[in-house]
Amino acid sequence: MADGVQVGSRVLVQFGKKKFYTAIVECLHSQKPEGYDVKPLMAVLDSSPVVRYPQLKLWHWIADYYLCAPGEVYKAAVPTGLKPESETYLSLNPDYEPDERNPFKITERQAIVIQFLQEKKRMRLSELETETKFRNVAAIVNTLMDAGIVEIDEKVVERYRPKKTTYMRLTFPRGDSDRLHEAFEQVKRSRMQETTLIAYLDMSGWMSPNGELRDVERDKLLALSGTSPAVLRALVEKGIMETVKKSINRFTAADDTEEKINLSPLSAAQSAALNQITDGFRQQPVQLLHGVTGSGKTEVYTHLIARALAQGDQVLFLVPEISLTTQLSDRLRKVFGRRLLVYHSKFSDSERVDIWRRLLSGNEPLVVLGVRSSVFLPFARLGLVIVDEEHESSFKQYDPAPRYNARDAALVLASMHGAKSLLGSATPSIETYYKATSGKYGLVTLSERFDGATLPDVEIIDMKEMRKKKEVKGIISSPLRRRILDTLTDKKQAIMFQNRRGFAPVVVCEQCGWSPKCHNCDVSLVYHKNQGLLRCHYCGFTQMLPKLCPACGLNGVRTFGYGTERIAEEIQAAFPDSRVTRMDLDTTRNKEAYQEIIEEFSRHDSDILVGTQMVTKGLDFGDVTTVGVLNADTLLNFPDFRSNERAYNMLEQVAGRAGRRKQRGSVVIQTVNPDHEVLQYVKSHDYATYYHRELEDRRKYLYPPFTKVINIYIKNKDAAGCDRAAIKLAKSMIGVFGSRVLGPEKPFVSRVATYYVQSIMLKIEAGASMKKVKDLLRQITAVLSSDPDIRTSQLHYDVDPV
Ligand SMILES: Nc1ncnc2c1ncn2[C@@H]1O[C@H](COP(=O)(O)OP(=O)(O)OP(=O)(O)O)[C@@H](O)[C@H]1O
Ligand SMILES: [Zn+2]
Repeated sequence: MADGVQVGSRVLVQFGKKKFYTAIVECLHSQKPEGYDVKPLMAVLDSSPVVRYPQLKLWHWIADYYLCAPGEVYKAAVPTGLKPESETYLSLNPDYEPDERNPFKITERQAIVIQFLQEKKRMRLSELETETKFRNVAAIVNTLMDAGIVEIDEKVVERYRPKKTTYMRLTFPRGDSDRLHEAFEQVKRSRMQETTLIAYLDMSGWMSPNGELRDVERDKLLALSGTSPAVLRALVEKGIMETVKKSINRFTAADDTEEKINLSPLSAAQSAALNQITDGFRQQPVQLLHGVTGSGKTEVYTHLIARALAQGDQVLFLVPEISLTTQLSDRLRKVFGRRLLVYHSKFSDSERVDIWRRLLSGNEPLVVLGVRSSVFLPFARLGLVIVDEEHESSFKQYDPAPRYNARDAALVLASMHGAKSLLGSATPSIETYYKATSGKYGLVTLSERFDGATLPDVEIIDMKEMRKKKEVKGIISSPLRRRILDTLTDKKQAIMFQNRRGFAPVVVCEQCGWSPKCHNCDVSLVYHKNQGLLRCHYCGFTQMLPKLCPACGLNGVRTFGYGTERIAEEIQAAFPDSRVTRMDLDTTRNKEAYQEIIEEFSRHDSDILVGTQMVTKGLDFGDVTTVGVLNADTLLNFPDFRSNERAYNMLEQVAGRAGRRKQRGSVVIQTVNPDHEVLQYVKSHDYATYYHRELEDRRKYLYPPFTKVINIYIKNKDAAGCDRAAIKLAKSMIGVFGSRVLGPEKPFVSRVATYYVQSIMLKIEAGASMKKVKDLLRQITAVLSSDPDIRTSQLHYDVDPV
């Protein structure tokens, strides 16, 4: 195989008796590895690489920086469709029809595999191996996958089928002028057939022998030659033409539509910002655009993207949430048409493979709009990276490894390509703003909203006062109720934010105090009324809401507290004539659901949108004049150094959804802590004061940006083993790092999915060599690895936790 093996191509390797995995060739060398047996390759799956060199470099950076295995990065980076494994389910592509004229010739072994799949519909690769007894069944399957005959079966994801289009072509090669002559003889008596033949010759490029010969789409041929399908059939019957079905990539489908770049003109402030950014790029490859909510950052990005594309560059546009890709892709598609690709996890695997292959196949200028996993795509000439809402914690992957921050990985990727990066936010993260004000990044500010809109008025409601005065019904205070009423009377829209999904987060028996807990986690179950279920938000465990208390047997089980489901219900009851929509994890299980909710609300087919943090981010609805925060307190009291930052970001962002056009918006925040400093900053939209206060606290208590934090988690099914392992590890760490080590301690949720958890925090002064720190950490765990408590525990690192 030596000739066929290339860096970046996939190979198949067998582990154990029945398991095979796809791997990527990283380098070619002739040093025999020491310490383990070398396995032979079973097959080389690609004749050209599926991974570009800079991707491998990025994977290594991520593995190294976030302290995980390169294989974990590979797993996250490459779509499943490119990684056949023994556990993968396969099925026949239902569009596949055996066809003699199919250029793909089927071997006997391939036919056997196809037959099995025809019978069984759906099989694991390992089952196929057992049944067929072919040693190289994976390689055979791979050739069938390449030919589009077999595909990975995903019951869980909605299906995407590549579109099939019918093309026409002549049955003989271009050089054969005798045959062409004969063909004209054959059609002499039918004008329509003759016209069609001539139209074909023209459209296919047949007449310019040095140019490319193209198959012609059947529909286009029909349209342009003005003939009927019967005429085409006659040509096929005479053996002059033949049809070919090609599954065309969804994106090349629109290939013929002309380019349309229509940019909105920028306001004076926006143009100044744009110039400052492009000038800034000359000194400093990373720029921060700090623009208040509704200042039109997206328009500035759009202009920058257009410039990059015009230079022939590719662009990565990262956003934190799928809900944002929905709205932005509409806006960007109008400008960039087919140059826009969208990439996220709610796409099926074949759609993701499509995009991957499109990027792999060339280096045309494109803009990829996506969530964090799009940093892994095979960009060829990346010229610009934009990270919108750069402060968002959802850029950080929490579980499983790689626990990477896509914002930071994107910056590294950009620098590997020599590309420029723009971070944008109305509420920049403390770390980013610190870098921007200390010269590491350029800083550009947009301090006004577009088109004279003003920042909304914020009213803070003291719920204790309100309750005393009996001004609260359910969870809605009178001032909030009045605001919503005014909004509805004005025919405007409102957004209600509650950072909790489900119906009621607290379930208790009034008779005996019993409260349902998750069997696998140390958390209470949340009541979801729609399904009548109690649900764990950590591991997904569910049980029915018991009618009688399982502890005392009495009829005392009651539900308390408010999740989005209950709030939507209460709002609907309070405003019976309004149309209420809910957007949270429960109502957006698939891609269509997001789109439907956002489009419905955009069209003003709904008046009030109730949702979790999903509704706080970057969405732009022109008719929203009112935003209500039903309970700010869960945000304000979080036992964590980022508590204030998170609360400020969320509140300022959700407030920013109000009044984005002519009419001034208003925001009502309900709380029992009306004097909380964060609420004061939000009220005055005062980022600067918030930032300086927060930065001083971070300096005083040694938190980022003045230190680098690594959290180490120890997990074990046995509580005592977990404690012992944590203590041993902490001791060894203290021996090396001294007082930089905090803990071990039980995290907020100390048992998750049947594992007990302990955590240790390591804080390293900014500027110290993190490489050395990580080497020391690896050494410590290597020394401890023979200890039984450590060995039975899982350790994982969370570098730069958010
Ligand atoms: N130059 C422009 N021409 C036309 N419309 C504009 C222009 N700039 C901004 N807008 C409009 O103003 C609204 C707000 O702009 P945009 O959504 O880009 O704000 P943003 O800065 O991204 O806000 P946020 O941080 O809240 O997401 C949008 O509807 C946008 O289309
Ligand atoms: Zn659980």
